[in-house]
Amino acid sequence: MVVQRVIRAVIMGPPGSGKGTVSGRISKTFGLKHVSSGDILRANIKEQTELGLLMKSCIDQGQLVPDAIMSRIILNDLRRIDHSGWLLDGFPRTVSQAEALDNAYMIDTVINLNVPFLTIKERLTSRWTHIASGRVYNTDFNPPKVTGLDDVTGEPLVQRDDDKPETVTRRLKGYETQTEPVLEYYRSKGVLETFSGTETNKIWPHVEAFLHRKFSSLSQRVA
Ligand SMILES: Nc1nc2c(ncn2[C@@H]2O[C@H](COP(=O)(O)OP(=O)(O)O)[C@@H](O)[C@H]2O)c(=O)[nH]1
Ligand SMILES: Nc1ncnc2c1ncn2[C@@H]1O[C@H](COP(=O)(O)OP(=O)(O)O)[C@@H](O)[C@H]1O
Repeated sequence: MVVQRVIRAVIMGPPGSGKGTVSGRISKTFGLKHVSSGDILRANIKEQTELGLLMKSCIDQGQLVPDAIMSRIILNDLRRIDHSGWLLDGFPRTVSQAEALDNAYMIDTVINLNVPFLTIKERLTSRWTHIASGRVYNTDFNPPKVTGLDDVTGEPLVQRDDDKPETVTRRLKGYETQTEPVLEYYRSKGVLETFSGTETNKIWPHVEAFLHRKFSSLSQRVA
């Protein structure tokens, strides 16, 4: 008997590499629950929770939220949904976060989107976000049906404060120093799968084919 086993995956890549966009496609195609650290933090800011108020200036300046806080939020969230498979987007972003995750769960695969920084800078200045759902649009790539409004709810879209050019530069620098070591961490564990390119629509078929193979091999192993 082939038993569908719970899949635990991580998606990585610099800010603006298309993690949110690809995660949406993965959760639709493979049924994994999309857990986005950025969406969780922005929901806290929108609802003006104590955590949201504390973290807002950190995020607006393009700096990382402290490891201990971030790890606690995400691990609490995962504990609640652990009966279903999940895809983590935006976490872990430091080696310390990766170790905290490793102490709690075994990760099946890490998808790494390798997109040049120049491509990213162009994209982020035209990113529009529906904060409540985390849906993202882009004035060239996937514009909303009605300019400035979310396709599903009709609510207004906003430009994130941290998508300003100078903040994007700071986030990319932070990615190089703090997050690239996490790629090495997962590479040495043999779970890193890198997809390179400048267009999500060209990268996606490779990610999809890889995950189909991964899902069937993991299901067979428990058969
Ligand atoms: N021009 C262009 N924009 C893209 C492409 N893929 C994603 N985007 C847009 O680029 C921005 C960043 O993508 P997002 O999925 O939010 O990246 P994340 O920051 O890694 O989660 C969003 O506005 C997307 O709509 C692409 O292939 N071409
Ligand atoms: N794992 C994390 N550790 C620390 N800070 C985080 C983490 N995830 C998100 N943040 C904070 O939230 C901001 C936005 O994150 P995110 O939405 O994932 O950005 P992007 O999708 O553009 O990479 C980050 O710049 C950082 O300040």
